[in-house]
Amino acid sequence: MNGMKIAQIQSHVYSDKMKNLEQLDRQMEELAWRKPDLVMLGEMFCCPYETKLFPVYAEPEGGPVWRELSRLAKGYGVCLAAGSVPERDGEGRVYNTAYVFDRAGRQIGKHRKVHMFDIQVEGGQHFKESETLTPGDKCTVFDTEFGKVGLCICFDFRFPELARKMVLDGARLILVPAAFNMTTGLAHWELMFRSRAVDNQCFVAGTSCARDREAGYVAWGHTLLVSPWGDVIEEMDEREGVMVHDIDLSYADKVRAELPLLSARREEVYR
Ligand SMILES: NC(=O)CCC(=O)C(=O)O
Repeated sequence: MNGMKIAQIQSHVYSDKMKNLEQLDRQMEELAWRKPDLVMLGEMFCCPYETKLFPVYAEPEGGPVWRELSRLAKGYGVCLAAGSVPERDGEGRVYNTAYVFDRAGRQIGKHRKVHMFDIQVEGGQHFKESETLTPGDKCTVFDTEFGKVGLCICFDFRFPELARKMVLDGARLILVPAAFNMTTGLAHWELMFRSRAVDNQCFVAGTSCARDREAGYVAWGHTLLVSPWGDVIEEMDEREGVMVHDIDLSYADKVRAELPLLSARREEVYR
């Protein structure tokens, strides 16, 4: 199936983990009449984005948050790309992990953020995910009823090699739960999404949490959806909200046929 209706929810993050899930249940109920096929959330949508809190909020795969997300996907009969959450493994390591569930509530995708967001911009944003998080080591593309979909988390999308690999592995849509900030948001957010979309001739969906000026980390917001031609289909502002769009993934095939960038690559020259 090439056609799909994608809903992106830009929500407020409460410090009460369960309150975020209750909010999500309400949002999905309100969305139900629009019949989305896929609902997507932002990075760390149920944990304030602070390094010291990741281990506190972390749960294993299959834990209470995971079970509730699976239940919501099944209950509303949608594919749920559930932003990202802190995940604890059996050895006590914590990851920034994105889970995706199908309409039956089965996990069909999982990505552990590969590139740690460790930056220090003079007079601007400082952050060090690696203080408490362990990086994943895989490029993620998974099968869905809409074909192959790529998945990575925020800072991962700054690395063109990762997006290129997802596309060479068959992705026509890349999902990016994210949370840019007030230093890099205006400068790079839209530019990055449009660049990845144009280079890879695929749809890209970047979903952020809403801006909260009281939070330790102030998110840029601006959830957006970009076409394989590089057009911004829609971009939100910084406030809470939802956007819903019908997209046809075969448009990526059309753009790739008309402007054959992927097939015209000269790997032997780049090596
Ligand atoms: N949560 C993140 O990975 C933030 C990435 C970011 O803001 C950037 O500029 O890159």
